[in-house]
Amino acid sequence: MTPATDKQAFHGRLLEIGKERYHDKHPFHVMLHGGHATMTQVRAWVINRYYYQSRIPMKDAAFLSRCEDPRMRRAWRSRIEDHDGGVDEGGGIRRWLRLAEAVGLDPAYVASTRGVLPATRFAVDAYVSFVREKPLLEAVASSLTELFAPKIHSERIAGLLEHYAFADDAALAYFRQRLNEAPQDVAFGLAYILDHADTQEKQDAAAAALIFKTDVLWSQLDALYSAYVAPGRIPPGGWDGREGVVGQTVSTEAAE
Ligand SMILES: O=C(O)c1cc(C(=O)O)c2c(n1)C(=O)C(=O)c1cc(C(=O)O)[nH]c1-2
Repeated sequence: MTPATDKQAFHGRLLEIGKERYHDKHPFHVMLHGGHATMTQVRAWVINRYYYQSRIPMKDAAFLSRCEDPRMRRAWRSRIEDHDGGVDEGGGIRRWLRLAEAVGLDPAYVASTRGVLPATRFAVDAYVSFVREKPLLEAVASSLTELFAPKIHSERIAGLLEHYAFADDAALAYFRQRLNEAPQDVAFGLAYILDHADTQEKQDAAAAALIFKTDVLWSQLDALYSAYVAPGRIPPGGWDGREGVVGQTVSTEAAE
């Protein structure tokens, strides 16, 4: 086997992991993108997903703190800027809070992370620890779920626009912006992995890291489904469906 075909086969193996395990197939996403989630379920998703958003730049800062190669740090640091933005404006976190407002939530409540499900915290914190502790190759590989993110972001924009009154360009700005940002991040990460995973052992470790990350994403949706869809058992500390809801400005309440 030539090195080139080996790389190609490995690339195929990574894509196959996404096909089988990415969270676009999770029943919660199917409900959300198909307009079948109630506003309470949409809000629960916004509240919990905020926790993921809030930890992404911390995860990337942990990554940078371990990087000895300045070229790699230069390529990676834009991820933090993408999410945190400037001092006064911009950034994914603030765009996510605009979505929170649009669905009728107090952004200060969402940013407090009160009401985030325990399992969401465990899954997201496990991702941050993974990136902080594992070999760099595995840390990079764990970000490669972003190979599959542009498709889910496009589906989400189309689905939410079609089915929910709150959805407009301002509310969905987060996802549109990710469509610009993610491809360059993932191009770098993928090239790095294809170059550096040059033994079977390293390829196996990178594939396992990608599987771990799909588990991180899937688990968050399992937690949401269990708490807010079926059986609808909200664990202690989980959002009660009322706190942080501001007014009744969202006309899609009819969905409930
Ligand atoms: O909406 C999604 O389904 C989704 C998934 C993922 C992902 O695959 O990890 C990310 C994002 N969005 C995202 O917006 C984002 O900024 C992001 C950063 C990362 C990462 O691992 O560094 N994943 C993701």
